[in-house]
Amino acid sequence: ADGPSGADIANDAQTPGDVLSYGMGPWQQRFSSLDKLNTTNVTKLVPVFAASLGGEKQRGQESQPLVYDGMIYVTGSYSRLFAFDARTGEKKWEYNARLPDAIMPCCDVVNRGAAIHGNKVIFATLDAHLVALDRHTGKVIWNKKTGDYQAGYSATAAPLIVGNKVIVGNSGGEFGIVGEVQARDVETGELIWSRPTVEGNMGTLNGKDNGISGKTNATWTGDLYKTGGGATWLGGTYDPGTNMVYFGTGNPGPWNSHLRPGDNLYTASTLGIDADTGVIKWHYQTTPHDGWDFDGVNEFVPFDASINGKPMKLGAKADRNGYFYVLDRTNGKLVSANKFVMQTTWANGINLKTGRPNYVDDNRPGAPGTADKGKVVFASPSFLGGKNWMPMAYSQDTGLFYVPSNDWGMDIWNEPIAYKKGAAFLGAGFTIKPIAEDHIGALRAMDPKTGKIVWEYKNKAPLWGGVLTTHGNLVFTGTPEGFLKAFDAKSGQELWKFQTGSGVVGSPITWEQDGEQYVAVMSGWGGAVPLWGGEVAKTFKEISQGGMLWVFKLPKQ
Ligand SMILES: O=C(O)c1cc(C(=O)O)c2c(n1)C(=O)C(=O)c1cc(C(=O)O)[nH]c1-2
Ligand SMILES: [Ca+2]
Repeated sequence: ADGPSGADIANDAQTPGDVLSYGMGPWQQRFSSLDKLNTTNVTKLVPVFAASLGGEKQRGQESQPLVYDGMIYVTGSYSRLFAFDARTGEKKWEYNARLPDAIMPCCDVVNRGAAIHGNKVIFATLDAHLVALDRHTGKVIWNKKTGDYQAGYSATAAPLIVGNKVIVGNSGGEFGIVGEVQARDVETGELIWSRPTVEGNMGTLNGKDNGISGKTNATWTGDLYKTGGGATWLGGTYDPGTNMVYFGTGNPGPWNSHLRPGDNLYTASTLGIDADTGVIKWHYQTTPHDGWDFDGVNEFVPFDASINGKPMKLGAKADRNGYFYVLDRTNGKLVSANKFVMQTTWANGINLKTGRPNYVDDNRPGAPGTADKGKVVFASPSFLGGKNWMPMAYSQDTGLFYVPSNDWGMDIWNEPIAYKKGAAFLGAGFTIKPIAEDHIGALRAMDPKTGKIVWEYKNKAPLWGGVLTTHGNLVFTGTPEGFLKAFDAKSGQELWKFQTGSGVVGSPITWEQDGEQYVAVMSGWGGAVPLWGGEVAKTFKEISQGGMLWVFKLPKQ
C-alpha cells in the first residue's frame, strides 16, 4: 500500500519517526518516547524554518501537524490543508475548500487537524463535509457531505482512523443540531455506521437500523430530542484493547435548561462506542441537565495505572465543568472526580456513588423554584470552561496529566427561545469575567491517582493551545501572548520560550528525522476567546493575527 495502514496508525505512539495521528497515537496521550531533546539542552532549541499559510484572512490556527515520508501536513483556518517539505519548509501543495457564505461555525473558523491513511490525507470542512485528498498532489479523491450546513451543522475536529474506517464527530450544538458519530469507509467515504448522541434518534449500520440511541426520548420532553445538541465536536480517541471509540458529547440545546426538564442523555457525557457497530457500550454523563454550556466534549484519554494496588484500564477527562474524571474505560464506572480549577461554584463535588454532581441550585440559571426565571447568576467556571477544546497530555514517565486550564467565571441568565432552523438555539445571555488578579490560564500537572495538582504554571491570558510531553522530561504548550514554552515535566520549571509572532492555539508535536529531534507548532491567534471572552479580552493586550507553521531543533554540534 502507498502509505500508512490502519495497523501503522494504531501503532503511531511506538514510531517516533512520524506523527500519523491527532494525539500522536490512538490513545492521544501526546507523549513521545524521544529524549534527545531534554531538560539539559532544551535552552538551545532554535527554529529550522517557519512556513506561512498565506491568505489575507487569518483566524485561529488550532491545528496539530502530521509528519510522514518527509512531509508535514497541516490544516488552516477556513478549511485549508497544506503539505510542506519537512526538511526545508517548501510548500508542495495547498487545498482550499470552497465554503458557502452561510456556514455557521459557533466559535471561529477553525480546524484541529487531518488524518492520514494510505495515499490519502483526510479532513473535515466547515460546511460539514469530509474530504480525502491525494497526499502527493492535494487532488480530491472523495468528498462527502456529513451534515446540512444550512441547519447549523459544521465540523472542526480531526478525523480518527480505526482500521479501514475514518470516524468523525460533528459541530453545531449552538444551533439545535443532533450530535452524531459517523464511521466511513476510508477508501470510498461511504457511511458504514452512524450513532446519534441524543436519546430517541436512530442510528444505522450498513444502511440498516442499528438501534435507537437509548430509550426513546425518556430523558427529554416531547420532540426536544430532535434538536437536542450533544455535538461530538472534538472527535474521539480509540483503544485497540477494548475496540471502543470514546467520544465526548457537547451541550444540550437550548442552553436554557429550564426549557428541557430531565437529564437530556447523552449530552455532556462520555460515550464508549463499539468501533465495529456504532453501538453505545457505556455512557457517563458529567453534567446531567447542563445549564451552563459546560458541554462535555473534552477528550477521554486512555491510560493504564494501578489504583489501590490493582492494575486498571482507565481513561481520564478534564471536563469543561472543572472536574477531572477518571473512569474504568472497559465499563464507564467512575473511579474518581477532582477539581482541577480554582472554583466550581455550580457544584460541591461529585458523588462517587451515583456519579452525579452535588448541584448548588442557586448558581443554576433559571434554577428550580426561582420565581424570576431570567435572574442573573454568577457561575464558575465560565461557559468557555475549566478546560475547552485544547488537548491535555499524559506522561508515561511521570504518570501525570498536563492540563491546559482556565480560571474564570460568568454572569449567565436565561432568556426565552424557540427552535428555528439555522438560527442560534441558546436561550441564554452571558458575560465572562476574570476571577483572579494574576492569571486566567493555568497549565496544571494532575496526578490521576490522587487527584492532586503537583505543579502549576499561571498565564495572564487564557491558555488555548494543546500540550505535548516527552521522555526527555519536557512539557510543551503555547500561549496567546505568542510563546511556545517548554517546562520541566517533574517540577514545572519554565526552561525555554520562543516568540512566534502571534498567539499559539495549536497543538505541538515532536518527531525524529535524520537522527535529530524536531518540534513543530502552529501559530495564529483565534478560537472562541476573542469572540466570546467578554471582559476577559480586556485583561491582556490585543494580539495580532497570524498563520505560520514553526519547526524547531537543536543546532548541529
Ligand atoms: O456545541 C458545539 O457544536 C460546539 C462546537 C465548537 C467547535 O466546533 O469549534 C465549539 C463549541 N461548541 C464550544 O462550545 C466552544 O466553547 C468552542 C470553542 C472552540 C474553539 O475552537 O475555540 N470551539 C468550540
Ligand atoms: Ca458548544
